[in-house]
Amino acid sequence: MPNQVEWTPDARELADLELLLSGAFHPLTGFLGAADVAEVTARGRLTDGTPWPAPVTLHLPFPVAPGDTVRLCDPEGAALAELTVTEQAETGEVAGPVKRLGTPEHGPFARLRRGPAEVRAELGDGPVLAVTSRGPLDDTVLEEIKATAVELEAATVLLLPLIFGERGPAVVRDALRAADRLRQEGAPFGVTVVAVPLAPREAPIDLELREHVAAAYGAAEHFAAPEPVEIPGPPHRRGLVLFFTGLSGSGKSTIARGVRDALLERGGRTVTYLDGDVVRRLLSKGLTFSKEDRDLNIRRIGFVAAEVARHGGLAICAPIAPYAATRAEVRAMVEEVGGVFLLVHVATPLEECERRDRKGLYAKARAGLIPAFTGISDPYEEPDDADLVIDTTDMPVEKAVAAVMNLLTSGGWIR
Ligand SMILES: Nc1ncnc2c1ncn2[C@@H]1O[C@H](COP(=O)(O)OS(=O)(=O)O)[C@@H](OP(=O)(O)O)[C@H]1O
Ligand SMILES: Nc1ncnc2c1ncn2[C@@H]1O[C@H](COP(=O)(O)OP(=O)(O)O)[C@@H](O)[C@H]1O
Repeated sequence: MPNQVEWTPDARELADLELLLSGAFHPLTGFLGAADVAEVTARGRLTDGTPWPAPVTLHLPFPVAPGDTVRLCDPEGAALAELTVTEQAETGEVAGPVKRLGTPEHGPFARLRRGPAEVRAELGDGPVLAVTSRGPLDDTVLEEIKATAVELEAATVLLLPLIFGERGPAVVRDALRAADRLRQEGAPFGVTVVAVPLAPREAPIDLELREHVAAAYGAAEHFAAPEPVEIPGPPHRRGLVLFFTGLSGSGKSTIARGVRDALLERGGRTVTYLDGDVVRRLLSKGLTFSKEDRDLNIRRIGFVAAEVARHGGLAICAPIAPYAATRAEVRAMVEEVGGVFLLVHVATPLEECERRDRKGLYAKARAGLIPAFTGISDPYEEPDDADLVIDTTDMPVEKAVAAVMNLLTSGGWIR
């Protein structure tokens, strides 16, 4: 009996899924299998010879078999599509056709994210100039667009703001403003704006994919607006997550509190301290110390910290966070919103933590009274990506705090 399971793909996969379903990735109708991925990567073609620039894949962290169906849901749990599995690679990537189940409503500008068939039917006759953009359409670019449209004798200029990630809404707003301007200036062509959730790829592939999407929307010609100029804010205004990891009793909370106090004394940045105990009492109340629950605990902390960073704040977290993959997830969450993630490994050895045994937990764990205790009967994966490593064995607290403050100052994260 084939199985049916549910899965929420990540943001990039959801964007690809929407384009597969809408027909914007024509001729693709599903996620690619290993043979197609190999051919696309090596030669820019599918195995049947059709030109296609980029692998479009879906990772599932659990095994499925050919014939199984996977119900793909958005982050809010609404069913978007059904994938019928044709194969799964050893690394987890699944291939197979997708069938629409619901209209995508997650993410901004759902109303403007219309598919090629609907848009083409509305455009009528005459050449279409499609303009894809990932940043503002300034005066110079608008003049270029107008000139190209006039030369093409375009009936329509189709502005396709490519929305993905944090910058998406601003890109759509820019396209809407550009459309208003063109209309007000009495341009000799119609202007339509359609938002397209196309996740960026490396430079040449991104451009080729944009060409394909423009063609799917019926464009006779495609104009790729120049890439936005990145002007990151000054480091002391960027969102930052200071994440301590280490064994129980290693000194995480003591150093984290010291750093928080030092930052508050200095002023200049708002600080959110996600105290481990408070997290376990409120945010993660009821969670155990199983691997699943520890991971969930860390993801929750990461989610809140990333929200703080999104708004330019500084978050300090100090959980054990024993698993490298979960710490990496938090790093990715923070970086995705434009924040900086700094990992401090409080690497005080187990012997010293156990000697301190502030809460008497190690003694209990040794006596078998606390199962799955980190370092005794549960794993701790040492980070190999720490920005700072501190062994507090023979170190006064002030010195440990100073080392972290030094890290923050040297990167310009605080002034
Ligand atoms: N089984 C087991 N393993 C490890 N730790 C345990 C366990 N049971 C309770 N405690 C107490 O919980 C604190 C660790 O919680 P965390 O939320 O930081 O852990 S984790 O990141 O979710 O692994 C930890 O506190 P700290 O000493 O502040 O690290 C312990 O006091
Ligand atoms: N340099 C140091 N940094 C942090 N803690 C230290 C240091 N030297 C000794 N300690 C002591 O080690 C213990 C660490 O406990 P705690 O900060 O609660 O660790 P954790 O949060 O990692 O479980 C405290 O009793 C603290 O006084």
